[in-house]
Amino acid sequence: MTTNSAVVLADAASYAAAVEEATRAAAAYYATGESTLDDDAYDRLARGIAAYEEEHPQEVLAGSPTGKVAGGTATGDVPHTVPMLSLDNVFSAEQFVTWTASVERRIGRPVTAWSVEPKLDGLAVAVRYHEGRLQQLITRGDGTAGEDVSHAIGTVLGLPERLEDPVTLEVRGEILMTDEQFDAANAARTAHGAAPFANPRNGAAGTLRAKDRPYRVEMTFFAYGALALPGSGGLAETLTGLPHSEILRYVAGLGVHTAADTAVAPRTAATAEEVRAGVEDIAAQRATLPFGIDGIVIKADLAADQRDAGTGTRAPRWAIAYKLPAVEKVTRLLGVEWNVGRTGIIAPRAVLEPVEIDGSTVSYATLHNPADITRRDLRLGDRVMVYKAGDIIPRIEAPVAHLRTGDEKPIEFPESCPRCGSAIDTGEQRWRCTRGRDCRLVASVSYAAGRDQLDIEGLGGTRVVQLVDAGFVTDFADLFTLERDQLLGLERMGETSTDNLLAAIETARTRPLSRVFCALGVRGTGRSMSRRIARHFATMDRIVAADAEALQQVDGIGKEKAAGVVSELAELAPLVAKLVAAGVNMTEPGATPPPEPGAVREEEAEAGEGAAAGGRPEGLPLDGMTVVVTGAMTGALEKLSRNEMNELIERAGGKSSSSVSKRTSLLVAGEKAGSKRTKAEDLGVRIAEPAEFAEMVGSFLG
Ligand SMILES: NC(=O)c1ccc[n+]([C@@H]2O[C@H](COP(=O)([O-])OP(=O)(O)OC[C@H]3O[C@@H](n4cnc5c(N)ncnc54)[C@H](O)[C@@H]3O)[C@@H](O)[C@H]2O)c1
Ligand SMILES: [Zn+2]
Repeated sequence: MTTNSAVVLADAASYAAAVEEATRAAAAYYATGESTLDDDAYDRLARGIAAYEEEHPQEVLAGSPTGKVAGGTATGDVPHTVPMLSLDNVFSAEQFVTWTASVERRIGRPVTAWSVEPKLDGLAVAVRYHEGRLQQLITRGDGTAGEDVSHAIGTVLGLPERLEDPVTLEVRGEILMTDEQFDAANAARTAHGAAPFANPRNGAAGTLRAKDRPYRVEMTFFAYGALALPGSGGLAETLTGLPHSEILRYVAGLGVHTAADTAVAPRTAATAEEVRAGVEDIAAQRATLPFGIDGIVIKADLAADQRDAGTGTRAPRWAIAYKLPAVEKVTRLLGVEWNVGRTGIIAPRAVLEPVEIDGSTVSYATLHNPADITRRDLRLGDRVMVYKAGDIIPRIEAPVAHLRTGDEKPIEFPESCPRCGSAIDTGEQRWRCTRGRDCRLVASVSYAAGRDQLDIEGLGGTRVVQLVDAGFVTDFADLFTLERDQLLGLERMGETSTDNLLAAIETARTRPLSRVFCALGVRGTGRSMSRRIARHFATMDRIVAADAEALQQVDGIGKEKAAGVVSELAELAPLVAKLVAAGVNMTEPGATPPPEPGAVREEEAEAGEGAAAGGRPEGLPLDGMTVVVTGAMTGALEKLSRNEMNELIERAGGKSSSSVSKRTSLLVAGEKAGSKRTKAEDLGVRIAEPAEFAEMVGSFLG
């Protein structure tokens, strides 16, 4: 678990630097929530500091955060009647077992009952009620004295101004922002030109201290304790004697909010087994809770057990925080992709600098809709707080605005549908391609007709839109059964253009299998992969019949991709059948199919030892060669696109590649060849001019 690793400090200088950095971060964290470190980074630093101090006890600096509430950085001038402490941590079931054993050793008997409750991820506050009236709100501060933040009264849900009973007591608990309150807070802030909060905890920290803001931001209080104050009278004795669980019930009865009404309500457990079940249940709920938790707090429930366990300077000995792995990390927003869904919804997706969160690498995050980007004032290059828990889709909480450098760039929104090029309906929060469900159809037909696929001249984007809108085409196989009259009926389609288009479609019927296969648009099978597949299997029948294992015989297809291709092809079976029925070519010229498993094919038996492994006939001019093309082609090759050059190379038995390396056998270098030529020269790779190459592959050119 990453949460458990520490920064390794090699010497006194790096120790001192670490203390300084941690102190600076903690001061910012507790004051405004604007630390430069995420919690995971801070915790690793703090653990590194503690480890160094353990090894070098005589070098401990006075300013060290170790063993201090709030790392020693928070202050206050309102004394606490009873110290307001932090909690010690465990990170695993084993550490927890060790901890319980130490508590039970200390008290000399088994703990009677445990309370298992969520560790709410906000800020601790003490709330003083006098004769039932809410009087004062105080932060934890350094544990002995906190800051008066009573100005926040009225903005915190869960803290009634008046209790059900006119009692005098101090309620302790956590102030946080729910996800909903966090979103509302950031909307209010950005609307007022203020930078958004990076995450709900920072939002709560910043808001609790802020005065005189032109907007109101709401937070929520959860009580997890109560104690007597001077003037509590008989209540004092009751509160010191009640089990923790009863105290929670009591304050809830007074009208103060607790976690009792949430999916992670506090529970009591009598056995280690029950504690574990409670921990697991709360951890499992984490991803779907409407507020943040960063662990589970386990407390000895009975007052007598607590008293006997005692209290340390930083934390009580009768309670522990079972920390869950960090689910938030700071990383960089590199870009925004715009994807079009099945119904034409155009959804932005954040491309992130990959970051490890909760055991997985996160490279993308959801952004919902364009308004969401604007509302949260996200910019390219921003450092962002990314949240990922359980199976949920990672999301960006907000930019970490105080880490901006000024080099961040605005995010550009698309002006037309990124898939089919049609107009975008921006009337709703979620943008939509005006073609709706037909968007995919327009895009897939345009793709199939494209130069590197079926190469149907005269069938550009607007023509495809016309055909789709007229209902003549529901997939690209329908192109092959278009009638002359249908085309003539379309706007701006004269006799000549109609006949030209029909002729182009006729030609498309005879394209090699590699082109037809590519036109299907199977994910991960672009031009060169399609050529490899077509050459390997030679016929569409064989491709369609291939299982994942057979597909993996093709260069560049791994297990995962093979499975994807198989399942997509299964879905495409009706389209393939339609193409076959329309008389579209389904074979790859010059390719011979692989041998059936177990069978020795005749030609191979005849050819004997020398037969190429893939069943490829011998004696092709580029056999075994890897060829790269660069620069402008001339002479016989002038008209060929790069894709057509690559097809030519593969027809002639070679392998096409786009980059020059030691493995390159030949570079075809045309005019204006640049860095590839230089590299080939450096590596001593053979170089051929277009004319020379045309001669080498002469018979395959036609
Ligand atoms: N990012 C930074 O720069 C930075 C700096 C300093 C501290 N931190 C983070 O703060 C944490 C340490 O801070 P800490 O000492 O304030 O507290 P803590 O979060 O480790 O645990 C103690 C606190 O838990 C809270 N709590 C929540 N639910 C509770 C419950 N049911 N019962 C009792 N207490 C409950 C209380 O506020 C209590 O004070 C670390 O995890 C660290 O990552 C981050
Ligand atoms: Zn579209």
